[in-house]
Amino acid sequence: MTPRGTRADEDAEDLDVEEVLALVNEDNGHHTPGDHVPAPTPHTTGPDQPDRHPSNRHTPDRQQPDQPTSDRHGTDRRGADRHTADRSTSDRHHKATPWSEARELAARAALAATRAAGRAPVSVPLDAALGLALAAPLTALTDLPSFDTSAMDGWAIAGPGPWDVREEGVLAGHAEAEPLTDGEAVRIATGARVPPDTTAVLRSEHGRTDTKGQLHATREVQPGQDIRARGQECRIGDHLLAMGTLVTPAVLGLAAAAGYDTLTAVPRPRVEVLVLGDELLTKGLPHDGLIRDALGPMLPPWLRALGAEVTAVRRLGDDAKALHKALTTSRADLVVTTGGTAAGPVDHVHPTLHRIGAELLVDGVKVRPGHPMLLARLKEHQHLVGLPGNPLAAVSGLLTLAEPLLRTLAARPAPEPYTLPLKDAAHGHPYDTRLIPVVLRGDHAVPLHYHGPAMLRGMAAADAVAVVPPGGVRAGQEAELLDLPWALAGIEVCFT
Ligand SMILES: Nc1nc2c(c(=O)[nH]1)N[C@H]1C(S)=C(S)[C@@H](COP(=O)(O)OP(=O)(O)OC[C@H]3O[C@@H](n4cnc5c(N)ncnc54)[C@H](O)[C@@H]3O)O[C@H]1N2
Ligand code: MOO
Repeated sequence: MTPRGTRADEDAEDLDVEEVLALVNEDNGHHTPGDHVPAPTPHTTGPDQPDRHPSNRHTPDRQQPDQPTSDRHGTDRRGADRHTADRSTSDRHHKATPWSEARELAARAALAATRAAGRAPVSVPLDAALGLALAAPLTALTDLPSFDTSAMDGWAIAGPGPWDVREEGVLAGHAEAEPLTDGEAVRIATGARVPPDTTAVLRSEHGRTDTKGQLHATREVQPGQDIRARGQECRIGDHLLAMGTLVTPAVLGLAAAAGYDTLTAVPRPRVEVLVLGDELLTKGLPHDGLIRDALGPMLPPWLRALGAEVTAVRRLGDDAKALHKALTTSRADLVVTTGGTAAGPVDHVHPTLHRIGAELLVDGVKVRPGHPMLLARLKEHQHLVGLPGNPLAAVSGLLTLAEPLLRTLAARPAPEPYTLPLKDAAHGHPYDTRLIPVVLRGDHAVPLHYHGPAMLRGMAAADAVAVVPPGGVRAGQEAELLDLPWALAGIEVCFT
């Protein structure tokens, strides 16, 4: 946690947005997410609010309270990205990794872990396979259809009409019928096996029976019409889907139709969540300096949506010993910690990583919010993502480090990058990438307010996150967007 008064250099933008929030609340809170919030006269200026201070736009030399001098002058001092965990805070600022590079490093770390551990494919019942990647190609175990079948309700007919209609009623379901002879017809239902020697199916709306009971076609019937021939979709052994295909509801349907009970899939990466902080309550109202844990409820479903199996969520308080024990005994593929990433007196993540000899692959990212996030290799095939405690900063860490890492471990395809014009300007940080929640409206993305590092109000209303490069994005200008996992797929699809 952050002891009161120890962080004189806290990101000024946070205070600024909090002030706006206070003003809006006085205004009875009638603002929708896209609304413009009345501007207060802040005593501080933050990098995401320069619209209130137009002269501050694109002023890279302006002093930022949390920017080290080297960053301000754009010096790339990343150097080697592997190092142990005992560096000072200011050193960390210098070594912060650019945002896109951090994402690539996370994906590469997962690839290396996968190669090292040779994650064995698993056999998974269909009802547990949604969201997994196929670890083997899907080949047809049967012809599809597996017999000649009627595509319509009507009559199976043989030869030219008129036809004598068999008395035996309607063919439906799986019953096997006697072969038809020329000039003969039998009532048939959609999906029923057509009798041998059927030449076509005549739809019920295209046939009439005369007074003698003979069937006549009211329009021309082509041979083979409305018969789905055996093997029309595939033959036994045909390659249906490639290895690596994401198991969607449609894939489940196809697999079942093609005769599968289980699928061979890449196992979900196992993730353990360690929530740090003595100040956190798990129920009730905040009181006496204690606050509700927002990350414990948010992270497990989000991680599951990213393809993970969450094996445990443990609340460790600010206890270095407990953290040490948790890290040295965990059997997860990925440990996600929340809080404790900064250099405060009770921030135990770095010292503990140092103590256990973990290798820091990313130690700070040039992104706002969330810049103290980190990625460490605990063992050859085990990683740790340290999410900052501020809730939106934690989301930023999820999108930046956890998403590419889990996606790669789960062998899921990378989402196609896309851009949309922003409806309103989004003000960039002078040197870092900024992630801003947006809603998608028509062919525009509308930036949301309440995106201070400690706030989830904007994110909770968002469909996606806009990637705002240093310097910002003008109204109407395109920005890269990252979809939130539930925005396109829907809650049911992505969280089961
Ligand atoms: N001297 C410095 N102080 C800080 C820096 C810095 O560079 N130098 N960076 C600031 C930034 S940016 C962030 S982000 C935070 C990161 O802090 P930690 O990861 O160490 O997290 P904590 O200090 O434990 O908590 C920060 C904040 O978040 C609240 N929190 C923590 N966990 C939860 C949770 N599960 N649910 C809701 N809220 C949570 C916590 O109470 C604090 O308010 O550090 C800045 N400081
Ligand atoms: O304030 Mo911190 O930018 O990473 O949330």
